[in-house]
Amino acid sequence: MKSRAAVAFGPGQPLKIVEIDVAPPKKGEVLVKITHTGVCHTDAFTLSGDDPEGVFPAVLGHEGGGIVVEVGEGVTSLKPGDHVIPLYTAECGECKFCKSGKTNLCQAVRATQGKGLMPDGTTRFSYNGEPVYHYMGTSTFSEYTVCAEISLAKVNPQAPLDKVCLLGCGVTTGIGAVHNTAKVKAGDTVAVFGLGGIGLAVIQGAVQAKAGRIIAVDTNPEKFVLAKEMGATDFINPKDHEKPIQDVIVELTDGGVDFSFECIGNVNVMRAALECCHKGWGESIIIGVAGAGQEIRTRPFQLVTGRVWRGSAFGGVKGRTQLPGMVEEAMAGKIRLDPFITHRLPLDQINEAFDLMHEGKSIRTVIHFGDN
Ligand SMILES: NC(=O)c1ccc[n+]([C@@H]2O[C@H](COP(=O)([O-])OP(=O)(O)OC[C@H]3O[C@@H](n4cnc5c(N)ncnc54)[C@H](O)[C@@H]3O)[C@@H](O)[C@H]2O)c1
Ligand SMILES: [Zn+2]
Ligand SMILES: [Zn+2]
Repeated sequence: MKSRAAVAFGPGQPLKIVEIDVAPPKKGEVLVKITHTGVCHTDAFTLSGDDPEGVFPAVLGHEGGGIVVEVGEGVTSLKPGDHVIPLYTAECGECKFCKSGKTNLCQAVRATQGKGLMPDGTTRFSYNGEPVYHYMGTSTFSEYTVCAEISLAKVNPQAPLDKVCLLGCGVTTGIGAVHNTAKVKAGDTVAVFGLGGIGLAVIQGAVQAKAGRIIAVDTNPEKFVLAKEMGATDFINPKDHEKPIQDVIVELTDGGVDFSFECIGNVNVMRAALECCHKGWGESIIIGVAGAGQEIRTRPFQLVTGRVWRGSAFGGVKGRTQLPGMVEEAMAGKIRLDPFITHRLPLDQINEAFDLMHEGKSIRTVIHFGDN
């Protein structure tokens, strides 16, 4: 079938809106009509060419919501009409990782997903007869996409897809990192580096966890407005200080924070985020994705003296079992999605969403495929 899609033909180039061909779903696969998708920094990262897994041409996008159109052979958990959120972290329930109960990093489709292919090693997308690759197992920048059954979370059909699509990445990643990875407790002091969609979601999670002080750090002071609205208590622009930012925060907090979160993807900030943690117990969670080949560094003494470095992918959330509950929380007002949506644009204008992100003007732009 034909589908309108924003295709990334090569690194560093704007997306091109074209009509691609989408082949029917094969065994264990599902055809989904995407109604809305967010644009995340990770899409921009891959488009830039810095992502070692980036393959072109590809249909990017991983923060979507849609409706099942057709299911392939053997698909039992979904049927046409079901509302779904595509998952870039699948949940098969059967691999070593799923069975461990210790991680959300299901490996069932990981190898092919990283190559831009469906689990059988082929692609369902083509343009003028040439293959177009998938992305993160989701490819939500196409009106019709094909996902593995285990890469789809079935959600309440009453949920507004134009909002809960954000639970497909940013909001879940931030809130999940607070509860599942860090396990922030009431009264804890938290520092959040980077106040984009991810950082704001971390703030929201910290508020839910009843953190005491929530220190918001960004080089763009315009980001403090929403951070404050979300519940941050202190605001620091590193540009206002001569001293390393970790020293500023250690002084401000009588020895350091209980938890810090790096939501930028900058390895120097990752170091600062670790070193602003309290001696003996402070933990720093890396969420930001750094460029290919970059490395983190600190003096080992920082860890010897009790600080902990961790990372978090998709907030440690198991998509098929936990995301439906988070959708319910959003419907009940326990997770706020509206503040994240600063812009709405039709697919034709998706490149503007990237511009707004790079200019620091947006938190999330939600792209729509239909009229609204
Ligand atoms: N681990 C995961 O599962 C996961 C999921 C989604 C996104 N990410 C990553 O999280 C990061 C954030 O994503 P986003 O969509 O919120 O991005 P974003 O671009 O909207 O936000 C980044 C923020 O960091 C600020 N910033 C940049 N440099 C800074 C510095 N040196 N000091 C302080 N602030 C600085 C920017 O002003 C901006 O407000 C990206 O690296 C993205 O790839 C990771
Ligand atoms: Zn993302
Ligand atoms: Zn698995």
